Amino acid sequence: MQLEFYKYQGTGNDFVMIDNRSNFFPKEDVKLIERLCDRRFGIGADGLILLENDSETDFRMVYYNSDGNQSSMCGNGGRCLVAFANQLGVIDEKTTFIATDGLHHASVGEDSIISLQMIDVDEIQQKDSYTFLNTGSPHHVQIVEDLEHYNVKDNGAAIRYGALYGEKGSNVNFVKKVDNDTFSLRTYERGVEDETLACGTGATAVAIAMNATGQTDKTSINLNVEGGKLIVSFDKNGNQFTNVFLTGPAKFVFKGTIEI
Ligand SMILES: N[C@@H](CCC[C@H](N)C(=O)O)C(=O)O
Repeated sequence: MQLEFYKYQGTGNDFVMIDNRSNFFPKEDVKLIERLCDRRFGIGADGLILLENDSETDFRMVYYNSDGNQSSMCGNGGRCLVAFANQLGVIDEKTTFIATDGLHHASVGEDSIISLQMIDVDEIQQKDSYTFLNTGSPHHVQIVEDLEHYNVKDNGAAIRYGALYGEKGSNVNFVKKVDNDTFSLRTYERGVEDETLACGTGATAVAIAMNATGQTDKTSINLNVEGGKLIVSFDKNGNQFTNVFLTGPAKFVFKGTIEI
């Protein structure tokens, strides 16, 4: 069977997109999804996303990591799916869709800039050397020396598989403060089991964590990721973060068919 796919990337976090409104895709086939995401034996991507019909919103997002398993929210994937829905003519400039962590509002701007509302955050664990919070996916956030030369893969894996997070694990973000408005980060992603060029829920977690721990008093924060630049903005009331928006480019790369 020939499978039609679209490839998108958001600041270098890349995804295979499939229009599954007719419900044809074998959703439980972990090996197939892993092969489609494989950079040598398949299309190559950090994850795969199905766009499905939903009776109450514009569409449903179903997200899989490149290991073939369905997972929690993907911020960059959500932004890319909004661009895909716009390309398919499913939505115009504004949308509301459903994902695993609930409803998301989003808008399509000029030059493929997509702004996506993320979940509210009110539980933040602050420890001496790190912060942990859930922005739709779980994130460990840690400031490190010499981020440019930091071994993200080995240190990220040690934390992801270590005693702190048990079997479920966590995504792991290493951070450097550039100035009061800007932070750089590199992320080890659970389910990819490697560093990716960007992580949207990770960038969101870093922005909120940096504000919550007093590294900045800003509520609109620039994030330098390996694949480009993102902006995270929010309203803050005590330890409650609402109206959280993740904004950045989401670009169509190519479409094709693959034998499955
Ligand atoms: N790349 C994503 C995060 C995807 C989910 C993550 N790998 C997990 O399983 O927790 C993003 O942009 O947020």
